[in-house]
Amino acid sequence: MARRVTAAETAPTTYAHEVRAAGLTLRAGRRIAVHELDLELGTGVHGLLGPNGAGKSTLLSAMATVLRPRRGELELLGVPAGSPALREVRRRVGYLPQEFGYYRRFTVREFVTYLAWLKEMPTAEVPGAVQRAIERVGLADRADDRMRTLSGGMVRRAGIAQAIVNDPRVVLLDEPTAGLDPTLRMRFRDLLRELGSDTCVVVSTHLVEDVAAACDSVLLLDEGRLVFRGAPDELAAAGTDSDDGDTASERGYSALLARRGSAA
Ligand SMILES: Nc1ncnc2c1ncn2[C@@H]1O[C@H](COP(=O)(O)OP(=O)(O)OP(=O)(O)O)[C@@H](O)[C@H]1O
Repeated sequence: MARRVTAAETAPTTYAHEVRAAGLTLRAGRRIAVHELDLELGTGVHGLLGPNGAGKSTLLSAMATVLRPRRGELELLGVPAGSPALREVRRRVGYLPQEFGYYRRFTVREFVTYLAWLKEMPTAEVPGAVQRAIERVGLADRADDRMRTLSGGMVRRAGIAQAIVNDPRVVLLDEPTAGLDPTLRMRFRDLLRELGSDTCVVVSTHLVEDVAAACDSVLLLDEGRLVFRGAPDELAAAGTDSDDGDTASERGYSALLARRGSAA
């Protein structure tokens, strides 16, 4: 089915990068979770890797305008964090948090529709956009089932559907493949590649192979600092046979973190 071109897509852009951070420092509770990050992200799929507690979710929540920067600059679609114009920006951002709430009695369609309304989509466009988003995540046959009857992986897919329902310019996905079976993970990689052709997609994951297969660039965070940025094949090239991992990308990931550990 042909996808409708949204007003956001045809609007003139006044920014060089969808996401820009300079000296960005973020706090999570009492901890500084992200330290002085400099980053520019444009169209494409950007994989965010890093050990537990590296600051991935904190960074994504700041990009989603949920968390305000402690210090430094963060711009989304050319609009600085803290600006009143962020309300408009939020309509053009899709966000799947690591954990999200929903009314268990809602059907999948009602859940995605509700989020489309929250994003202030034009009413006439909502039913079609909801149907397309549900189809893209492979949940069409469960669209009218209640959320409480879904498996964990299906709930995750409903979460991805709400993140993309408004054809956003920036899509932020925090561990979207957690709980997805291997077949669905491979389908999801196709969806990522499709989204990344005209959207800035940032996806956090522990599955190094998902990044190698579906991302244009890799960002590796460790203890709140960006320790590597490059193409997936550069990540793979960073490792040697003596590093931990079953694949070249996993060995590259281990090598970069080990090198940082030994330099500290
Ligand atoms: N609400 C909070 N209160 C206090 N500290 C927090 C809070 N949320 C996160 N942190 C801390 O901030 C740091 C970064 O956490 P964050 O959740 O961003 O990491 P992550 O890379 O997403 O980790 P994971 O891979 O485990 O999801 C960690 O040290 C974590 O303990």
